[in-house]
Amino acid sequence: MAALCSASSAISTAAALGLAARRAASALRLRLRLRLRAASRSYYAAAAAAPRGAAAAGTLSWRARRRFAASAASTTTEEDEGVEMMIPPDNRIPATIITGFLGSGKTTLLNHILTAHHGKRIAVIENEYGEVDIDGSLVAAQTAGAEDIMMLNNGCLCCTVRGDLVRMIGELVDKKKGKFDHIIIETTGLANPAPIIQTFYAEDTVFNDVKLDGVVTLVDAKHARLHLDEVKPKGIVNEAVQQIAYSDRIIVNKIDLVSEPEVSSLVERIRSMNRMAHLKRVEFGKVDLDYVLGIGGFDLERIESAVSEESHEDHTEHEHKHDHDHDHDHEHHHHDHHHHHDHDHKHDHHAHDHTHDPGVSSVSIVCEGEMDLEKADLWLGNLLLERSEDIYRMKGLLSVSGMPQRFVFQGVHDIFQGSPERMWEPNEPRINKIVFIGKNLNGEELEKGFKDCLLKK
Ligand SMILES: Nc1nc2c(ncn2[C@@H]2O[C@H](COP(=O)(O)OP(=O)(O)OP(=O)(O)O)[C@@H](O)[C@H]2O)c(=O)[nH]1
Repeated sequence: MAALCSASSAISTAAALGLAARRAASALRLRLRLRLRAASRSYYAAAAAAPRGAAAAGTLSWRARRRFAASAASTTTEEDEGVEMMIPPDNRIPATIITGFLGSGKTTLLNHILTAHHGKRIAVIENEYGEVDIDGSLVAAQTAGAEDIMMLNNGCLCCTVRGDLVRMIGELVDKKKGKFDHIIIETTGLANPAPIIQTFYAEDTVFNDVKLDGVVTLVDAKHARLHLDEVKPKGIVNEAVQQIAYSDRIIVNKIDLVSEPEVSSLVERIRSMNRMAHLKRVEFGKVDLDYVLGIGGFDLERIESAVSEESHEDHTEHEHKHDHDHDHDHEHHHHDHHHHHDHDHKHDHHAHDHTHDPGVSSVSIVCEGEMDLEKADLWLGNLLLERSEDIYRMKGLLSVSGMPQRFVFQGVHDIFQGSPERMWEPNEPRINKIVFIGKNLNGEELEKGFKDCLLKK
């Protein structure tokens, strides 16, 4: 079972639904209005959010804010008390956002995807700023592979045409359901992905039929540095930074145009901003299709690989063995360049990357032990209430006291999705992991807050 809510009562929303965790969460459950739809065994979670600052002052005054239908994504099987709960397959149509700065290679990648033999029927939504005709280079691809190409050309997806995106997805679903397997949305180079991502959660018409599969970001190896360095006026986001920060898959493209040390230093910089995403260095967008389609970047079942540092490093190592043997060493040691703190247990640490970019960094924390549900819920809830604007994405895996399953969650700003997942194995170490990507993150403070939620022995 999974639940989707905004801001506070994050863990308890989901945990309160769990039979095993009911007792522990009973007090916190009161904050939420949960509706069980018996027929489909799916849940609505009506989340309540405190006004900014209220939580900090300790005066939790709640107001209903938003309601998400979590039916398609988060039904559960719950046969008997004590029986393992599972997150069942999500049959909604997956959608991939391709983003990247102007000229970084988005259309090149799209053509590569559309002309490849993957057997998938793909509908494309193109967001061309001010242009009327379909991008010439896409025409060939249209005949080759795209089931449908729709143009959004009245402005930038992230600001002016979100309503159009919702309408187009609605049209695709209404008229062509069953005729395509995947939606690809190519944004303009100047798009901030955040509002586009939020559309998939905030709009019921989209959420019920389409699930966000992932954000793929193209980075121009030659020009990215310029864009990342650009200082924007106060209140204006640097789109190049945002596109990296929200990404699940980063494709450093055009490596034929720069030297290897230049690529490596760019990669290091990207890593400091986003440790969760997988990264590849390529020419002309040539990646395996399973690297960009079907990645489950927002799936709770795949949280483990995103928060697992070993697999992250292994992944990079693997890639570099295949693609770039020469710089494997540097990449592999990247993790150690950052501020690791000495701790008495090998599992307990946080890594906080200090970055040149306007306050955007990743913080990952790993610690062993069992979480006190009430404390963790309060901490995470308050954190999101106070800092959700700055917390772009987060993913985590918790060992909650009294819960026989691992608790997995992911969030984008104040949207939070969490669920008990598989059972802990009898001898499995009870490890808690959390990764944040955001602005002005204080690694020490986050680590302290997280560890304070551990059950004291
Ligand atoms: N040398 C080199 N050129 C590339 C590579 N990838 C793409 N290009 C070229 O870069 C130019 C821009 O590529 P596009 O795919 O149109 O980039 P885009 O991100 O869609 O561009 P906009 O839609 O303008 O934002 C094209 O001329 C591509 O052929 C690469 O790896 N190396």
